[in-house]
Amino acid sequence: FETEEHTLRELRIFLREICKKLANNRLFYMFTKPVDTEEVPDYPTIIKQPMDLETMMTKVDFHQYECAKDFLNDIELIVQNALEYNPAKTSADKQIRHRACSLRDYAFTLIKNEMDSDFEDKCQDISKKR
Ligand SMILES: COC(=O)[C@H](Cc1ccco1)c1ccncc1
Repeated sequence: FETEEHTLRELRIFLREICKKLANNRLFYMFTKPVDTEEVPDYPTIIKQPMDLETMMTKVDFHQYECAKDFLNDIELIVQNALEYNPAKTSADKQIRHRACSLRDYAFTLIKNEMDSDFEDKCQDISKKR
């Protein structure tokens, strides 16, 4: 329905803005591109569903998010992958786990502060009936 397409178009514009803000934050550089399986050959043996912010930007453009909740599910995937692949007590692993938790809090807070909750409800209604 035409107005539904207008709603989803507005969602894509909003999600690109969120994605850009997260990807442009130097704290989150390690989450901006897929982990390089040449550099880290055991990564795909441990992480079965890789995710990163550049991939998420492409998913926005390919209309693969119908509501902000779906977008936040992929943020959570980035976070869980980082916690699972970097579990050690070392300061390097502790730092990336801390960054992953910061990414989650930034993303959820940005969306909560900048998104009208009625708009998200409308997107979720469209998504459920499709
Ligand atoms: C999401 O990024 C990661 O999980 C990689 C894993 C990794 C380990 C060695 C090379 O890369 C990472 C990158 C930067 N700093 C810590 C870990």
